[in-house]
Amino acid sequence: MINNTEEFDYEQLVKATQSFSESRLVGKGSHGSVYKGIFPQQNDDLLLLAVKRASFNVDNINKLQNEIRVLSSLRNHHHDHQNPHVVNFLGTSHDSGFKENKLLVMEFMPNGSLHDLLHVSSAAPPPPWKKRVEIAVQISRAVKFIHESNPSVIHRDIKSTNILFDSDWNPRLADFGLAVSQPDSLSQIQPAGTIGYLDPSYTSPAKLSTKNDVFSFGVVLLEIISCRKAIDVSRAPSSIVDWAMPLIKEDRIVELCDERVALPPHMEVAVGHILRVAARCVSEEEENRPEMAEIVLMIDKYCNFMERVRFPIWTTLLGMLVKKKQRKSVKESDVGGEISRGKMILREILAELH
Ligand SMILES: Nc1ncnc2c1ncn2[C@@H]1O[C@H](COP(=O)(O)OP(=O)(O)OP(=O)(O)O)[C@@H](O)[C@H]1O
Repeated sequence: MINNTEEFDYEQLVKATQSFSESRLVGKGSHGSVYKGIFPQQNDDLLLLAVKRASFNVDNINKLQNEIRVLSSLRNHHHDHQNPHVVNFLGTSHDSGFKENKLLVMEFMPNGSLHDLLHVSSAAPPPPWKKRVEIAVQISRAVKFIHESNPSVIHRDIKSTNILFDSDWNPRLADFGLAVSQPDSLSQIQPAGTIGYLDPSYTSPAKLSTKNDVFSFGVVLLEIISCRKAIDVSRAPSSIVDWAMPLIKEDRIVELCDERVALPPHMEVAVGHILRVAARCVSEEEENRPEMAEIVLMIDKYCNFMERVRFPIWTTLLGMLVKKKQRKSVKESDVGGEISRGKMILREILAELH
């Protein structure tokens, strides 16, 4: 065991992936390939692994080492009672002395990526609005978690292909190949990321900050709600940000929503709110973008509030009105009191949000 993670025997991983066979290849990334590994455990259960191997060149091997270092530092800050919505790091291959034999072992995510869910029609039916809000909340928590870890981690490649679903269909932030943790010699790290998600103001090493991730997260929020790709050359404007910003400013919320799934009227306020948060995240000026902690508060609190208030207050009201009819003895002021309590909570929360 190293840093609470397991060291896997290299030969066992070779066996688990059938010698990195094509049939076990899950996908190829810019610096390596991921294979599905089937690993027998002592209790006869089978553990499904995702085993990442660098493509053979020094640069790619260094990127994999970096990913291992970052994931292992995050794992040390991960409290068991919380799900940080970061891909579960399980360990590495035992150090054989050959750098190129270094493997990254993660929990296997069997349900594909957010990109597949949104854009590949054969993958699954388009997600309902409640699920989209949940994904937004959970990923915002993941990004806050990495930013607030010690050392703080900046992901630099937040995008829908790097958000994977676990066996319970919970989203997890993955692919820390470009991630930077704060004690790194920041001045030497050249800007990197993916076009469409990349913060336009991140133009030099000195501009590296958590706000770069906030921008990319804002693009993902727009993508979740609209189901438009970050860049779609078949449309004008091709950039999701350029398309969405004027519509959000004019409050044309319904036009921004994925039309394949009808937006229930009770979700309109929550979705409009998420879109306004997204607009702040993709502001051109970095200082206008909120920090992730604020974003989590804004999305989480508001969306929880919608869940809590929509039912309790109105069901209470309904219940009271029914009782009133039955007993004809409920005083008007009781119902009025309940309504004004509901209005007061709503006012308090809205005041905090604006
Ligand atoms: N833990 C995992 N479980 C299942 N599949 C995974 C896991 N991690 C990565 N993958 C899949 O493996 C493939 C390669 O992933 P990787 O993170 O190396 O690169 P990428 O995100 O596709 O590309 P890039 O590195 O260019 O951003 C992708 O299809 C990804 O969805």
